[in-house]
Formats: sequence, structure tokens, C-alpha cells
Amino acid sequence: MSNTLPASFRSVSKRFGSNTAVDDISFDVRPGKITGLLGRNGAGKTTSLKMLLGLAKPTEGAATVFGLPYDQLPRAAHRVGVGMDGVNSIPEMRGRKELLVWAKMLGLPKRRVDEVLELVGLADRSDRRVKDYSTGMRQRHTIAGALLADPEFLVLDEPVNGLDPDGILWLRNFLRGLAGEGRTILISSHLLAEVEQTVDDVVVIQKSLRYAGPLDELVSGEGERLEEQFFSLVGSENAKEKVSA
Ligand SMILES: Nc1ncnc2c1ncn2[C@@H]1O[C@H](COP(=O)(O)OP(=O)(O)OP(=O)(O)O)[C@@H](O)[C@H]1O
Repeated sequence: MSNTLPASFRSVSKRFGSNTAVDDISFDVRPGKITGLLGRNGAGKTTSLKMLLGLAKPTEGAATVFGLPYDQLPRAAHRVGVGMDGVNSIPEMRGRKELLVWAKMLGLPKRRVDEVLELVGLADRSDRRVKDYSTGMRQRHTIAGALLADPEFLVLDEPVNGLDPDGILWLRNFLRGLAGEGRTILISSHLLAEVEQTVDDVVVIQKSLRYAGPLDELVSGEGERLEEQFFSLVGSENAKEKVSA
């Protein structure tokens, strides 16, 4: 595994016309940890991940993976596994077939597809078309694709969305297992209770950066919950009412 930081954002901003989606954020992702990128809808999570992965260009600043912009990183598709809507997805194809396409593009043997299908629990259901998968199956399929090249860094955009309680528990244990092997994981989410049980580090954004650091430094007081801290960082009258209710 590499010694260089898996991900680093330095004074990164992104504007779409007059809309500032991401405003001057700087943070690092620690190796071997699970980091949760948190923010409410429209906070700039996906845009930030896209800039990290070379799918969007920062208006200012730089986001790097292993010390380099993604498009300059040698073997980037092998080192960084990506799970994001619209990336590496051909919904009309059957699950296993689709993974075989990506495996071929990555120069991987067919048996790797069966390995990842087994890992995510889809081995016996991968002959269905991806578009016919349930939301939970699609999430697992996305993670299988991200794992194909056995990457040391996984970037997953909203992997918990749409999972049922079994799926959530599975994902939590699965991600913890991957981190236990020394992998780094960056997930975006707005599901605070779930994130609290899964991540080591937290990055809270609301266009600008509100917090970056260990979860247990953010939620250090007795009985303190991530949800409470989140709302005090991003601010919301409704939220404050909700928290104090
Ligand atoms: N391609 C684009 N063109 C114009 N505006 C965009 C584009 N992509 C994102 N935005 C805007 O940037 C802001 C941040 O969007 P983004 O998708 O990054 O938020 P998010 O935190 O991932 O939200 P969600 O949880 O709803 O997915 C929003 O105001 C969004 O409308």
C-alpha cells in the first residue's frame, strides 16, 4: 500500500455559473481509514468526489489521489475503485456480463468477476439485467465493480442509499473488513446515524468545509451524537428544533 495520502483537497472550489457548489475546501483522507463525506442534499459531496476522480475540473485549487491529479496517476483505475451513479454502468446488461466487460478493460481474468460477485453476495443473482436489480442489489453490484481491480482506495458515492437494514449491516461489516485489510475508503452520505457506526473520520461540508477529523473528536462528549454536531456545524432552524425535540 502507498505511503502517499490517498486523497487530498487543497483550496478546492467549483462554480457552475453563479452557483458555488464547493467553496475553498481543504482536507486529507487518511490511509487505512473509512472517511465519511457528509452534507445535506446539494452540499457539494458528489461534485467534490467528481473533482477527486477527474470527472469535474475544479474552478480553483487541486484535488489529488496518491499525490497526483487522477488523470496523471499511473494505473489509476487499478488503484482507485469507484462506485458512483452513472460511472461504469450499462443497465441493459446482465450483472455478470457487465462486470466481465470492465474486467476485460482492466486486463483482469474472468475469475475475478466471480470472486467479487461472491464477495458482495450476488453470485447467484448476477444473470439478471442490472436495470432489473433491486436498489440493494444495484448497490452491491456497484461495489463489486469498484472492487474488481482489488484497489487500495475505494470511493463510493452514497453507498448506503436504498439499502434495507440487512443491507446496511452487511455494508458496514463489509467496509470495516476492507479497511481492516489496510484499504482506504471514502464514502459520501447524508445518513448520519449509519455513518456514525461505520466511519473513523468525518468530513462535513456545506459548500465550504465545516469539519474534517476523527469522528471521536467531533462526538467526544457523553451522549453526544453525530446528528447534533452535524446540525451545529451546518446550521438549520428546522434541524435545531428536530435535535432538541
Ligand atoms: N453539472 C452541473 N451543472 C450545474 N450545477 C451543478 C452540476 N452538478 C452539480 N451542480 C450543483 O452543485 C451543487 C452541489 O451538487 P452535488 O450533487 O455535488 O451535491 P450533493 O452534496 O452530492 O447532493 P445530493 O446529496 O443531493 O447528491 C448543487 O447546487 C447542484 O445543483
